[in-house]
Amino acid sequence: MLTVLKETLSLFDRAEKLELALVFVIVLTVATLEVVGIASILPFLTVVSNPEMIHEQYVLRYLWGLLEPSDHNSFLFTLGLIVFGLIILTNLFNAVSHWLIQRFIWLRHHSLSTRLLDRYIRQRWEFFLNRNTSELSTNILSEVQQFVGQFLMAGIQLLAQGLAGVLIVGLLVAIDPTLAVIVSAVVGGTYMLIFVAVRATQIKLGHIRTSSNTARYRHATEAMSGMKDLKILGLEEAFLRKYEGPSYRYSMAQAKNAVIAITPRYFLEVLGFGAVMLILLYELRQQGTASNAIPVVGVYAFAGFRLLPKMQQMFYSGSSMRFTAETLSGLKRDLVELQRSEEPAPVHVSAPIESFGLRNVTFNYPEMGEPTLKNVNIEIATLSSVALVGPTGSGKTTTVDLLLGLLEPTSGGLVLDGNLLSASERIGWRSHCGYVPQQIYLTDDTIAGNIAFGESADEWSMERIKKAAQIAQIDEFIEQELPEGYLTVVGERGVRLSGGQRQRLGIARALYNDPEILVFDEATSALDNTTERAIMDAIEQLAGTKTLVVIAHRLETVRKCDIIFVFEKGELIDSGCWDELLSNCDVFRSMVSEDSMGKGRKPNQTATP
Ligand SMILES: Nc1ncnc2c1ncn2[C@@H]1O[C@H](COP(=O)(O)OP(=O)(O)OP(=O)(O)O)[C@@H](O)[C@H]1O
Repeated sequence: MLTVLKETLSLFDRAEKLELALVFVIVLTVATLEVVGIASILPFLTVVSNPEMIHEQYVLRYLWGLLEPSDHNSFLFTLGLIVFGLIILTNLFNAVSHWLIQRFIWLRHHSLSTRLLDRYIRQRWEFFLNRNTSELSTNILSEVQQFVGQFLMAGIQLLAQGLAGVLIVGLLVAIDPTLAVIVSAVVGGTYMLIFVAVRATQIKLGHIRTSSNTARYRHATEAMSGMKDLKILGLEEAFLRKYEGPSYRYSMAQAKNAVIAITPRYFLEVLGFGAVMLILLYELRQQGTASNAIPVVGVYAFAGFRLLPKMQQMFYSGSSMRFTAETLSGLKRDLVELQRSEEPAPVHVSAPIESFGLRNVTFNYPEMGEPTLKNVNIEIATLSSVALVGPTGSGKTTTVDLLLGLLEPTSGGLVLDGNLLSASERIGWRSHCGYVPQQIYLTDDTIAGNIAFGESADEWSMERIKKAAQIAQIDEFIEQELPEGYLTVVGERGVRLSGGQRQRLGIARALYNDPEILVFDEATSALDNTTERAIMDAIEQLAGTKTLVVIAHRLETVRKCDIIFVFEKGELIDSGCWDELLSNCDVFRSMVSEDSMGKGRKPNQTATP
């Protein structure tokens, strides 16, 4: 229990811990008020059933002296008003505490999910190579909700009900210790027995809930993002079946847990009724007359009326916490432990004056035995255009990711004008780089918003957007063919763009921040030859104004590059201009001859350039 509390507190910052303390104080006040409310019934019922007791009992005698009533009835009326007032106050505090608890819970939903997203996006690039991205989304959107809505809420309820329960039992002990001990032992014992009996089942159900929740999110995401392949291959049924399994297990786990959590209520209602009967008989025997027995039985009945739902709620809360306990460990792992693997804060570095590149770089992907890159040395002169070529899997993309400062070399490093960059400088270096991937990711936003990626309408510069579009040679299309020009919505719900148009938009996006270095990672490989040529023309226009780094499968597209680096099996085996390599490098020569025989060629498609 203490570990759970410690782990939960580790997720909160100082202000949140203070807020939780305030919630605790309010909960304690409500519990105390509730017990005072219950206790106040005793003198009231005593006066109703046996007015003589006013002058015999100390509390009643004191109250009589304090209130100085004219007769018994007005004393009874005043007592009634006090009890009534206490009940109103208790309920008022209950409402306030409800608001404070709900506010605390849902603001934690906000802060924890935001912090989790923050934690994820600050991880090193290697982190994203190993984790399933739909699992990360599930954690942010669903697991945090389960944690606050079920685990945390249940924890606070358990505390609130537990405190009130302990105080009520304390009151009953003060009235009649033997009876209180018997009743608490029977009722509490029943709950404890059931709680222990269902432990293993609930832990198992909780595990099923977590794993099936992640799986159903993953299958839904995969179906939506691979819709084209799914349709063409006719995989509707197969995907549906994949989703159905975890979805069914998730729902059944929820249903079974809900039933387990509510089951003791049925026992306890029967038990509660039996207990009141027993108390009545016991008190009748003890007190002799019904009028003497009524006050105690009344308090017990009222206390039971308050206590039994609390016991049930405590059981329910305990069950919920157990069922969703895995969300706590998952969140702690990602929120607290991932802090250590965050990227360092960027440190600004100036753009290279002469050159940048890799020095003696060896790189191992995590958990891969063999290094992917072995002792690579690359120097790229500023404003030159270079290409990385080589068979598939030879290490071109890995090299580019190292050049972009995304991956951290296992040994060796990124060099800028001859100086080795530190980890923080490597992050700062990225601001000089623009990147155009093979698949351009379009957000559900306007053309302008997609070019000024990440900036909102009041931040972006239309002048820079238009300039970037012009260099990428897509300005005419945007202005003349799109219904609302730069403000036309593209992406999921917007205008569809051809492959070539998407790539140009990607180039415009990369150009928007006016980086000194532009990297094209197979940016034209998915296009037909005509479109590819047109895009390559646009890229070549940039030669001499930007440093260009191009990965291309079709060698013809990089013929004009100043230097071509040839990779094979993770090693840089040669470099030089097209003609030099053609006469000196066997591997390059055979690649060129394969290329010209059409192996790397694709049929002409009808995409718009
Ligand atoms: N995330 C990863 N985890 C482990 N190994 C990886 C990962 N990404 C790439 N590799 C391995 O590293 C090697 C080089 O891959 P890389 O993508 O750099 O090659 P490439 O030359 O760009 O290939 P292609 O032309 O097919 O894109 C390959 O053997 C690949 O299997």
